Amino acid sequence: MSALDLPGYTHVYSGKVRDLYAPVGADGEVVPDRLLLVASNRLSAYDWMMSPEIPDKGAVLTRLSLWWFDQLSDLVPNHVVSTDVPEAVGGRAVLVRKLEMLKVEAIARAYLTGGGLEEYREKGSVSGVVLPDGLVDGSKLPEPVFTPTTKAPVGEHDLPMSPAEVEAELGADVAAEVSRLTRAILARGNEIAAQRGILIADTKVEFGVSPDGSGGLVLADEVLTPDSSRFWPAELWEPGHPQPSYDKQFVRDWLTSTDSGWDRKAGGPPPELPAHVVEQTRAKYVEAYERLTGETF
Ligand SMILES: Nc1ncnc(-c2cnn(Cc3cccc(F)c3)c2)c1Cl
Repeated sequence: MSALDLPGYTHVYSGKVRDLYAPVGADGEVVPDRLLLVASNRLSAYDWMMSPEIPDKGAVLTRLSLWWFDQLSDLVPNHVVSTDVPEAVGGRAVLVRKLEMLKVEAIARAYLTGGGLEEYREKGSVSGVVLPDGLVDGSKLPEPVFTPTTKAPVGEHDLPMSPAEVEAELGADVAAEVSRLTRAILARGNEIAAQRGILIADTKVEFGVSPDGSGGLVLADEVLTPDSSRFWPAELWEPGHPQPSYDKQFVRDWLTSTDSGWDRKAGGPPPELPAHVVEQTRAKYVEAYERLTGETF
């Protein structure tokens, strides 16, 4: 995947599905306090990059994230500066304030699944929080639990952080505030989403602080999107087994069906997605956006 050549910007970094650029001033110098976050149409599933891309995925998730930033503006300030971005990435990029990012992946869980369920099955707790007995895959937790991890280097896995490790990294006061805000963001997200037929099982947010040390925590990165969170269709929720993904289930079902001819355990890359799977997946992203925001994409 090659980065775009964006006039007035220089490519900084590419993640699996997003790219980061820095604006360049008229003098050719990088503008120090701004970044351009670009959401691609790339889709990752089963830790593989799918092909082809999903049309409009980047634009839908960008608009959804911007909507959530606005919904959450009473809880926490955010890094958004402008959506006045180069035409080549119009609608799927945001100009943001460049922050000093905290070295903690701020994850909160409202429903138990994935790595949190594994830890619960081993210890009866998750991230140091003792949970009730008898919870199963998909159980709703009494209240959202903060389950932070490290920000592992590219290609390595993020590792769970104990409360003590988070305090060592952030200090006790900032650690407590990150935990409080992350849980409040997920709780607010589910208050809104549940009314619209979507359950947000868990989410990862990122906080930063101003480089000059002024002000407090700023919500950065993306927020409450199907890429940073597990979205489940509420009407299919049934604890006791893995829940269907709101947005990725068509891809998963096709890849694990005989139609794809793919053997995930063999270790090779998945085949190209057929057009109908691409179209159905695009439709789910648009549906999630329109249900949550009440706006037409
Ligand atoms: N406001 C900010 N200030 C400083 N750094 C960041 C920052 C760095 N990395 N990321 C994650 C990421 C976002 C998009 C595309 C990627 F490739 C990676 C976010 C932000 Cl959002």
